[in-house]
Amino acid sequence: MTNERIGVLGGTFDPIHLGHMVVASEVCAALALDRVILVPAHRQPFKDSTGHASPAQRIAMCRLAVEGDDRLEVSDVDIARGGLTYSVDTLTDLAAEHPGAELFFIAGADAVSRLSEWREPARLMQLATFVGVRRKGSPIPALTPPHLVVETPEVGVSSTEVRRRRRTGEPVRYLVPDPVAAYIAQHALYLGGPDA
Ligand SMILES: Nc1ncnc2c1ncn2[C@@H]1O[C@H](COP(=O)(O)OP(=O)(O)OP(=O)(O)O)[C@@H](O)[C@H]1O
Ligand SMILES: O=C(O)c1ccc[n+]([C@@H]2O[C@H](COP(=O)([O-])O)[C@@H](O)[C@H]2O)c1
Repeated sequence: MTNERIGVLGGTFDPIHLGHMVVASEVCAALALDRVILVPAHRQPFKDSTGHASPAQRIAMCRLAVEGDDRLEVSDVDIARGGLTYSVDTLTDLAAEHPGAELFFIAGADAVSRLSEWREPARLMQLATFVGVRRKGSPIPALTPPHLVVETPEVGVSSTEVRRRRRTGEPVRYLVPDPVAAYIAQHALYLGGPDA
């Protein structure tokens, strides 16, 4: 049993970018969390991710991004489970892995606004405190206590924008961590194909 306070940042991370890094770091500090676990989804139920990076490539980029920051780590629970990723399963698995820990599920305004459509929202809210963060272009809905909104610097980067830049040949440097930019270049990711 531990009294650890653990943040959980679920996402598609296709690819991970500086918006994710700032949110993880800022919420970690603001809520005095012991660590934040990034959890790449196998397949997000609301997204069609065919044609982008593979689950193995997305988790590899997350691992590169957290290297050197002891507060951040990456879990493969969702990718290892496979299928569609429901956060109720993510949190159940992480609670079993970290008995006694208090979990905080971190989500951007766009994700929070659709929370009522997620699988088993009531149970979800019992498994973790939800932490909403603002995101450019998305108003943040009110979260009922004990769920929280944490103010962080707004970083106007999205994975969609990173992928768009790759298709048009614009730079992604400084929008993603340097080792992630190198990985994207080395694996020739996001150069063509569909996007939403
Ligand atoms: N720039 C950002 N500022 C705040 N929150 C963010 C930002 N980018 C992503 N998030 C949040 O991080 C989580 C994971 O995001 P995700 O991996 O889907 O990235 P994304 O940039 O939204 O991707 P895409 O553009 O492909 O939809 C979500 O809760 C999302 O709201
Ligand atoms: O549990 C659900 O029903 C559910 C529905 C949509 C999204 N989620 C989770 O929300 C997190 C952020 O999603 P996204 O679209 O920003 O990648 C990610 O961990 C998803 O698995 C979860």
